[in-house]
Amino acid sequence: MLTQRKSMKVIAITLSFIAFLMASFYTLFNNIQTAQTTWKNYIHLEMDKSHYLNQAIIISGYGGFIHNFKNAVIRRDYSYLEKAEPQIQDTINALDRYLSLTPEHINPVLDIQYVISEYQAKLPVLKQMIASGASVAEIDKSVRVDDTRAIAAFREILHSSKEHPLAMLQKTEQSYSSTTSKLVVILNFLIIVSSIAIAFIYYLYKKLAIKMTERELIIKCAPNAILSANENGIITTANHEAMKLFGFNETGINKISVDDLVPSNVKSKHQALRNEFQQSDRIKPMSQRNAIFHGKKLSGDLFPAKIAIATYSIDNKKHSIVIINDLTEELKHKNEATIDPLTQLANRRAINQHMGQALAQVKRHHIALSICLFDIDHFKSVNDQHGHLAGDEVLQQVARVMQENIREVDFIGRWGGEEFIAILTGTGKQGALEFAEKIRNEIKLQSQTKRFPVAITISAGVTLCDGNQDIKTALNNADKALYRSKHNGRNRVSMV
Ligand SMILES: Nc1nc2c(ncn2[C@@H]2O[C@H](COP(=O)(O)OP(=O)(O)OP(=O)(O)O)[C@@H](O)[C@H]2O)c(=O)[nH]1
Repeated sequence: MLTQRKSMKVIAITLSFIAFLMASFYTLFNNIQTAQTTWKNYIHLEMDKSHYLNQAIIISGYGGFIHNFKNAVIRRDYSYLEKAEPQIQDTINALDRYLSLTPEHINPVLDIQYVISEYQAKLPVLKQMIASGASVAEIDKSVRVDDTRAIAAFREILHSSKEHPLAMLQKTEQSYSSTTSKLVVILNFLIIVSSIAIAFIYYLYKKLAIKMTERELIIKCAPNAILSANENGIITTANHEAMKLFGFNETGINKISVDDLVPSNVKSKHQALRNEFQQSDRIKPMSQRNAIFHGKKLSGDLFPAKIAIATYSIDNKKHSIVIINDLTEELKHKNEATIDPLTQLANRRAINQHMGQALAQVKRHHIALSICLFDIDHFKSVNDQHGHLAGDEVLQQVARVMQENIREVDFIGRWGGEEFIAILTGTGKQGALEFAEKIRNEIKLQSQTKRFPVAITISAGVTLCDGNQDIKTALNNADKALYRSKHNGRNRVSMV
């Protein structure tokens, strides 16, 4: 659980880091796009500026208004002035537009415009002098304009127009190369972090795969039957032992409900309990402690079982794991160790065990406890005259009569041979005598019916135990009482 939480933390940090790198990458990419747009706008601006400047140079220069103005002077020809007049206005307009794009060039532009306006001002004079027939020298003297200022201004503009794009290019190149190196660093980081993340995820995947395989093998090899069921109680997986125990086949398990695996009389109760159990968020295994439940095979056969259940949630859906321990063999061995096979009563080992517990109870709770020892009279002659099988039958019938006449709290067993014992918890002297007498009488009466192969009698010895006695003393006393009955003629009850 701890490793899982740690892994989640590492994955979260790695993903955050990748997200951060991606965000940086995105920001840089945006910067590049902005720089591209800026550069594009700049180029357009420079092209416009260059266009208006060239226009101004062309309209004013060779073939332009100065050329026509000078021709009008030299040739004293009117027609040149008709061309020069609109060209002056066009030059002024081109310079205005250029100035709107490059306000920093106001001084040289104003210088040029000043010179052009001088030409403009001289036009009426030139017209008049040509009309009056003045000589070329006279006209030239009157309309001459000094171009020096305009020429210097043009030079200044052309020079700075070349310098500015160069500086801009340099700046852009620097910004591009710094962005590119940042991008390379981030890209490298991204590759490294992604590689680490992939390696880590692969490591987790491998660990998970090992764990899954381990768990799969544990479930597969477990000596217990293990089932898993979904929120509706439908079985989703079953290990080999479960298949064998319940008689499932590989294909049909996902049609079987766990409610089908309990005895029919508790099916609805089981369903309700299962729903209740699944409502709560219990993820710890829950076992039924000492209680013995019964499971039902697909064949309908019941078997004693110990069951443990655990529930867990995935995507808000409750699933459960059921572990079933088949107790058939265990109980069989337990029975064999404590039950007398002929009479099906408790054997000597179980009697001693019960006796120990009963004496401890007497000591702790100060209650009465009586022991009755029964012995069939002249049993040897039953065997001798009617055979051992008849003797066995007599023993079985005596056991039945005793079983039919005891209370739930009483305990009976076959002490050995033709001797039986009854341990009566909470029964005092009088009660024990009455009980022994009742058994003696019942056996005598019933043995005279067809249920017994031969009529018999029994003798009994009764003793009252106190909490300070050990098993041996208590049994000795019962034996003494029994001896007294035998000694006094059999078919009777005595007390010590
Ligand atoms: N058929 C059969 N006989 C048994 C079994 N266990 C012991 N016996 C016989 O029970 C007889 C007991 O005989 P005894 O101890 O002499 O006692 P008894 O003949 O009953 O005489 P009393 O007890 O003195 O009345 C023996 O013959 C044993 O072989 C048994 O499981 N089956």
